[in-house]
Amino acid sequence: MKGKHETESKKKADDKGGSDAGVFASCSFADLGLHSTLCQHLQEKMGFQVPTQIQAQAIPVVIAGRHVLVNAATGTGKTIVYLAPIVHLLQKHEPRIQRSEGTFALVLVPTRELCMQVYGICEKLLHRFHWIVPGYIMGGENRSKEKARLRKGISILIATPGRLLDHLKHTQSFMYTNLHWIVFDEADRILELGFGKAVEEILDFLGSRQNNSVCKEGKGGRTEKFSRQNILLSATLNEKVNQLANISLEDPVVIGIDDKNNSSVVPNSSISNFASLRSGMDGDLQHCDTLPSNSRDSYNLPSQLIQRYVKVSCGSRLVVLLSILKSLFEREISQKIVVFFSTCDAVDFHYSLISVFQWSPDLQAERNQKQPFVRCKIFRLHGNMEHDDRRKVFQSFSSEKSALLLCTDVAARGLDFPKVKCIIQYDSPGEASEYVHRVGRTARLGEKGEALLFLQPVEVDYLHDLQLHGVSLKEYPLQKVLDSFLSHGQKLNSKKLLSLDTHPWVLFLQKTLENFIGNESKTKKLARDAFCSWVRAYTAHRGELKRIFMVKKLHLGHVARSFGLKEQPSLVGRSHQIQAQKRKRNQMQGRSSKRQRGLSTKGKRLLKQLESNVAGS
Ligand SMILES: Nc1ncnc2c1ncn2[C@@H]1O[C@H](COP(=O)(O)OP(=O)(O)OP(=O)(O)O)[C@@H](O)[C@H]1O
Repeated sequence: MKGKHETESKKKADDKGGSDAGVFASCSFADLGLHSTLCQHLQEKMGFQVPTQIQAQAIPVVIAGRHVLVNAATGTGKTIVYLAPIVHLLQKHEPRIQRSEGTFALVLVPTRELCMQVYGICEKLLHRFHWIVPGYIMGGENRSKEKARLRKGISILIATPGRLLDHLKHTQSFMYTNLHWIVFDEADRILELGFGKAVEEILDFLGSRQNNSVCKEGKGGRTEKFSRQNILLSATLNEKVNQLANISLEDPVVIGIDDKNNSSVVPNSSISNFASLRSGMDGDLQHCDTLPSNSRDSYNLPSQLIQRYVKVSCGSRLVVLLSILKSLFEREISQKIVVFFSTCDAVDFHYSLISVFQWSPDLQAERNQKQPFVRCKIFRLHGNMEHDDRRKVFQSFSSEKSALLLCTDVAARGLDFPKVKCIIQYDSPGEASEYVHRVGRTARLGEKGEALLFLQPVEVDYLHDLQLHGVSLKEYPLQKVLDSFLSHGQKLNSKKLLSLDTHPWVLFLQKTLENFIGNESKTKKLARDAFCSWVRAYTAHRGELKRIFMVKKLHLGHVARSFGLKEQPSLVGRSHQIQAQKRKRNQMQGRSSKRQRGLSTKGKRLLKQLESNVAGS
């Protein structure tokens, strides 16, 4: 949960040789106008000695009641930017606010995990202000219990958009006439997940479209003019956020956007009105043709983050992933690593494989001398898991000192797992903004961190795409890592290698994996499913990315090898099954993400082509 590495922030900064000198501000929380009890609590109980730069810039603006758009790098403390002023303003309300007065502040977040995380911080902040009640509502939770909590009253409500809309429509006792703040945390992701329409409906329900100040009577006989204050936050912005800003923010102050590019955390106060947000919009999030900001803007990544890529041919991907993980956990037993995959099936397969795959370093050894290939605690997290399992994994991985998390992009946004050392993007992220959020799970708040991106030789143009956004990566010394698994004699031979695919270690491990998977029916089934959904996800790359991730160039036999399969499974039939499952899931969730929305016509054609190749072979 957020706040786990909330200790001695400033001291830590100094100890690290000032690597995060640019992260913290030189003022105190009290200087920002926050109530002394809150400041004391932030310092003594949460370990926040001084505000971060973005907090120092934004908190006074939020306290002043302005609408705000905050764009700052991942892990710079954006949650406190809105929670601290809201708590400050609510606690000083006279007479004290009552539970029966309903919701005063609403925080919208894209995922359930983020919902729980923000709720956790809010609970901590409210420790000394027991009369202000925090609460959350989100997909997967029991509706009746939520209704009961809403009936009693929740002062600060954290919610995912779908479930919030549900309660706005169906829970009569949900009181929001005193609503003063609406916060969109990870605003761009909320919209990317297809919640645009829901967000519009929510704004309409709450009467909170631009210029919609509302005059109302509270239950306690309080009649006040509340002009709503809306706050949008994200580490990356896009045209849809601009649209949302345009319809929800009134005369906003923009923090963290510099004039030349959209990079964040501007050292000196650069608070200004963001005129471009207000140009030529029709207010419909579903129809955004105008892009006021340049989509090639640079993203601001933590300067201490080491970013590398590893170029691996398709057939050797699995061997290389396992070898790198083995090497990382052998180099440092106690560390946390997150690996991103493109599909839930791929997560399940790799989770199962790494959990059960054993080997014997001494080839002559008996079976009972085998040991786990990668020695670490392992977790998985994706959207197809049961709600309770997701919650447990989120909490357990947060509190572990050493573990491996395999996940989809459900964990890419906003999650603050303490002390993650390395992010591996085994399947490429798609949009550059997605790259930024994934790597943002490490190197938070000035801490050290590493990121490694897997690319096939035919995909290296993606590096150019990232470079256009100001992100540049160095090559990972793969041969050195692979050589480290060889005996001395083999090492000498491997110097002459032209291709990594013929590296003795790669050949050995690939064969071992194929034999292992071939004999494990459960893992083999998972491998086949993962193969099919991986090909499908690859086909679903959109826009310019289709030029880089070309389905035509995929060799399905090599893809099968990357799932440890000796033979290539048939895609026929399976793709229909997957489509039906996804449709059902999306119907149930009432939404669809970019990738889940299905394939473009061209994508469908390519998949068909691939399928008929398989059928014909
Ligand atoms: N002033 C502070 N001093 C020390 N730690 C802080 C301070 N403010 C926030 N933190 C801690 O910094 C970490 C990152 O904060 P937070 O998750 O709010 O960042 P973020 O900018 O929202 O990141 P992302 O863009 O990834 O969502 C958290 O662990 C939080 O507890």
